[in-house]
Amino acid sequence: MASASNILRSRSWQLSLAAFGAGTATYMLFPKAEMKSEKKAKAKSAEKVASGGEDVPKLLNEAYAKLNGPDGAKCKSLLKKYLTKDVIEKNKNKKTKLGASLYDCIRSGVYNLDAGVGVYAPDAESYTVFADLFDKIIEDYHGFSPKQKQPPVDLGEGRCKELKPLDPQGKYIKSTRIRCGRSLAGFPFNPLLKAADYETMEAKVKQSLESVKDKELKGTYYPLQGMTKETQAKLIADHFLFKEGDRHLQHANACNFWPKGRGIFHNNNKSFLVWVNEEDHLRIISMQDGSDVGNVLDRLIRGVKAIEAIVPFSRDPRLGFLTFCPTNLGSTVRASVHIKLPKVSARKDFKQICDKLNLQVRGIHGEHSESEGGVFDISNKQRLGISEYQAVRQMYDGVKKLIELEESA
Ligand SMILES: Nc1ncnc2c1ncn2[C@@H]1O[C@H](COP(=O)(O)OP(=O)(O)OP(=O)(O)O)[C@@H](O)[C@H]1O
Repeated sequence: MASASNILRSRSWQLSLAAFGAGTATYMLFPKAEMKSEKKAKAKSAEKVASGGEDVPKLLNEAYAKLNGPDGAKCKSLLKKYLTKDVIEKNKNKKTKLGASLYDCIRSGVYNLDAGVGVYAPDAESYTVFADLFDKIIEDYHGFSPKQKQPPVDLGEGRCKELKPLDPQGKYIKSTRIRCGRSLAGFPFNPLLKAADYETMEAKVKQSLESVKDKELKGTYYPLQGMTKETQAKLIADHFLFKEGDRHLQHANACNFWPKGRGIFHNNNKSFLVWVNEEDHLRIISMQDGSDVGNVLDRLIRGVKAIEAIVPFSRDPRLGFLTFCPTNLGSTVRASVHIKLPKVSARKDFKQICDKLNLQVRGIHGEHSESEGGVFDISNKQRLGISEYQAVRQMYDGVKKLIELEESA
């Protein structure tokens, strides 16, 4: 894993690379005193969401003042850009049926001024009740206007063979991964889930995953509760498991009752994995060494279909598959390669080249981490307004172009 000192040293660099992500820095980076106050803040805010007794208009005005005052001078989040006085005025007294306020949506971005986006939806209804804020952020991030609709599901069935290995000689690409997110119909997102919900959801998902018949996908569910720290650390270091202690998620109230109801399912060779109740209810992942995108996608499609045959997912007619973070809505697909491009990545305009190709660049251990040994995580940036297959193609075509640039440099 990247060391804390390296992470700190390259902080401004990481932030510019991950300008639009939700972020995954760890508590390792913070002094003890701050950790304590963060813990207190978390306990307090969890209580507040549950009780609903907070003075929302006051909190919203304080949030606005923080984002636009000296503390927020360097803040470049989409939250800061679109949380206007008018939005506050129109929404300060609104609540979803489950009790989420506008402040619950923005809490994380108010604490984490380095966030690229800074908002999360505590439940599906938040996307419509607080559309004044979410629609603007969604349009800015995905280029998806309020009049647009997510196209019908097209995972790319029958077309995986079109995606020939991107780097057959293995000169540049180390590994390929495609993930998507799914929410279980009938359950809100993390901040509004109760302890009993986590137990019900975990049991339901475990049962459905362990009944999958496909030989390649068959595997075991490992709950986080009871997992040794060594096993957990190894799974994280090997890129299979989510990290713990993400301050963006913590301040979004997404880590209540942790580690209850959280866990990972994987097949024997860890090429098909499912994360349970981390940021989203489910993250379905297919990955393998090398650059055979078609094979990775084919496995993902089989996995998604096997699970959805047993567990119903929630899908919105306009926004597609619903996720906690607005950057993941729609197709929810992030297709990525771990790739080394020594010449192109040394160029000053590397970030701009990737932007133009609609590619997102991250470090080797995911969001807010840095490149190690010149290896980057390069993926499609857009997820909403395009089909699942188009999202994979966005990465595929862009990375193909980057390899051409590398070879001609
Ligand atoms: N192509 C890849 N090969 C191997 N590991 C990968 C690849 N892409 C991502 N990973 C690993 O997957 C893990 C999760 O990454 P990360 O959290 O950035 O993305 P994510 O799962 O798409 O979720 P989010 O976008 O919500 O952060 C990290 O360990 C990362 O290194």
